[in-house]
Amino acid sequence: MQIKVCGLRSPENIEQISTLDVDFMGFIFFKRSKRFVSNSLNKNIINEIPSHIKKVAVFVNERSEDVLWTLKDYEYGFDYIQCHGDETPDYCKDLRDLGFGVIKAFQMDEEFNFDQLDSYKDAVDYYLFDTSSKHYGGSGQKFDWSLLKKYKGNKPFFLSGGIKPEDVNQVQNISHPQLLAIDINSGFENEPGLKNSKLIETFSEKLKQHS
Ligand SMILES: O=C(O)c1ccccc1N[C@@H]1O[C@H](COP(=O)(O)O)[C@@H](O)[C@H]1O
Repeated sequence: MQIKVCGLRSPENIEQISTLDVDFMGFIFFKRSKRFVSNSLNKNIINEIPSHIKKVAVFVNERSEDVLWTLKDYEYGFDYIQCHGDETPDYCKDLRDLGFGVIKAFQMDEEFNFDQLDSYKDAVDYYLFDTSSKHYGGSGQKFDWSLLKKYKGNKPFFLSGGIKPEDVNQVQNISHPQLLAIDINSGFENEPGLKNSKLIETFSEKLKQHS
């Protein structure tokens, strides 16, 4: 099982986390987030992250021109764009047709209709299932993971939303064939945007032991 650490900001913290066994790092470009990268992140920091760790730029309902300007500022050093709002299949497909990897987040609740994923299947690389919240992401809340049984598609997905260090055994026991990665964020922080490397190291070691 792979791990994505999302919502990093400071150069020292990014360097520290990049020494761990993690597979994706996410950076929030949503101004209303407590984890917005603002000016703390420059292109050298992104480009110095080892290439085996995939870099993900997270946006929420951003105009695609602004997404492209941001990516250009970072000399296209990101491997994936994570669309974490209400982006349409066409919006995602346009970015993918330009050559970017695309992860599309979906807000999960009891009402979620998995049939809607069909229209995204040729427009994105991965799905990401997060808990429904009015702030879009970073809610610290889990959704009912038994809903995952309803997902019968063949596109791999990230599991996200309120995952905490003590969830490691439960997460390991999810046997869904398309579960690619666990996306961790606020449950592993000393403060918003500052990740606790010890907690992530322990979680990663345990998660990867049997996978
Ligand atoms: O982290 C944020 O502040 C954020 C804001 C807006 C969109 C996405 C955001 N983060 C994503 O939300 C998931 C779930 O976070 P949490 O574990 O519930 O804190 C996270 O993995 C990010 O991909």
